[in-house]
Amino acid sequence: MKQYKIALLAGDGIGPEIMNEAIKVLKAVEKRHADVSFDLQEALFGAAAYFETGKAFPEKTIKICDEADAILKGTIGLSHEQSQKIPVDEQPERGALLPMRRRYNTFANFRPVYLPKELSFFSPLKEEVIGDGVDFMIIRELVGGLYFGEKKTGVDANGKRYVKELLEYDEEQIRAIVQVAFNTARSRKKVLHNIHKSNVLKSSVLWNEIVGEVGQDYPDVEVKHILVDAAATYLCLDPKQFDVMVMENMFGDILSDLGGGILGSLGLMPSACVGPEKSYYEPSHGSAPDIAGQNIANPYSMIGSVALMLDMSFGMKQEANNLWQAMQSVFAKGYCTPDLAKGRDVKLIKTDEFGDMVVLELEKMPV
Ligand SMILES: NC(=O)c1ccc[n+]([C@@H]2O[C@H](COP(=O)([O-])OP(=O)(O)OC[C@H]3O[C@@H](n4cnc5c(N)ncnc54)[C@H](O)[C@@H]3O)[C@@H](O)[C@H]2O)c1
Ligand SMILES: CC(C)[C@H](C(=O)O)[C@@H](O)C(=O)O
Ligand SMILES: [Mg+2]
Repeated sequence: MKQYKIALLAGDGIGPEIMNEAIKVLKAVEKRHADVSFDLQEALFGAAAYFETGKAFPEKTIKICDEADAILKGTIGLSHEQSQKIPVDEQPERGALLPMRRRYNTFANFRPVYLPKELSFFSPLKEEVIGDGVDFMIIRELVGGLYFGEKKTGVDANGKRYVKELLEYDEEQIRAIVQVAFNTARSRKKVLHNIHKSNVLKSSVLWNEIVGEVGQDYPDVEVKHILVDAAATYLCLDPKQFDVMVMENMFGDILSDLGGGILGSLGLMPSACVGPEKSYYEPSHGSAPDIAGQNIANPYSMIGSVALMLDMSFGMKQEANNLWQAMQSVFAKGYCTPDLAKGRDVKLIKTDEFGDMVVLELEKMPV
């Protein structure tokens, strides 16, 4: 019997709603595999944890995460106005999410941008651009760069407030993510788009040097260098040219949300945050305060994160594929949540109905 302990951090906003669907799916998967058991451990995280305990990443949650085989996270964060009620360093992003990334050194963030041909109408891009669908992987460095560099705020001699925020990397950090990217490219179409800004940033100059060095070990992978600003344009004009893209933390944050735009909703963006010993899985998007509590969020990103966890942490590749297929089948039958409907002739469903339908589809598939 394989027993996996999973920490479940529902978080804030739509987090608990989409996490419910993940739990539903995990229980369905467990039922299908007599030799697998999931020990699900729910814990407070984010603003929900702060209001209850005074800490956004409380000790009790840390312990549960430390002891887990993998962590499944919903979404954290409040609306801009609500955030102001929490001291800056305890706001869920700085107080919970970044500390978790640092604690488990989850340096490799995989953000798949996938839309099959049949669902290309979800995209706001024109038929001639997106008609064949898209399938590329954004690999974002997740524990370095501007996010984790030294920060200083103060008042200068003239009484002006200032801030300094450093974009820091050492070669080891860059090498680690670049190797992950080359390995991923090797397992796919053997093309790696290296996204950088070496015309301005010294950090990109070192980054590109390392890409060149690591590339020596991957003569079978073609590297294409693109400046990050141009990459944003190409993602709109011709996203099909991409297969694997690698980039530093901040670039990856921004371009992966553009990925959600290409697909038609951030609700289609799951992710895996992989560390040397522990990985965690989360939607790429935020807590969507504008739709929270209405049972209308798209849980695809959350259930997709479950699929990534099954595949990458538990080696259950076939079941992960079944889960992707089950979700596509729900869409193929004309159902979707309002984020994807946009006035089209579709059958509108709620968050929990999507989860129910995914389970029904899954149950039809051979184990
Ligand atoms: N990893 C995380 O937990 C994470 C990621 C990004 C943002 N945040 C936080 O989330 C909060 C809100 O940020 P924001 O509004 O800028 O971004 P957001 O990603 O929460 O929402 C942007 C837009 O996308 C929509 N959206 C997002 N996920 C959706 C889903 N599953 N189904 C349907 N629609 C969806 C929202 O309704 C909104 O219109 C902020 O506090 C931010 O810091 C957290
Ligand atoms: C919430 C925030 C700290 C986070 C980030 O910027 O990394 C989010 O936007 C993401 O993309 O995971
Ligand atoms: Mg982001």
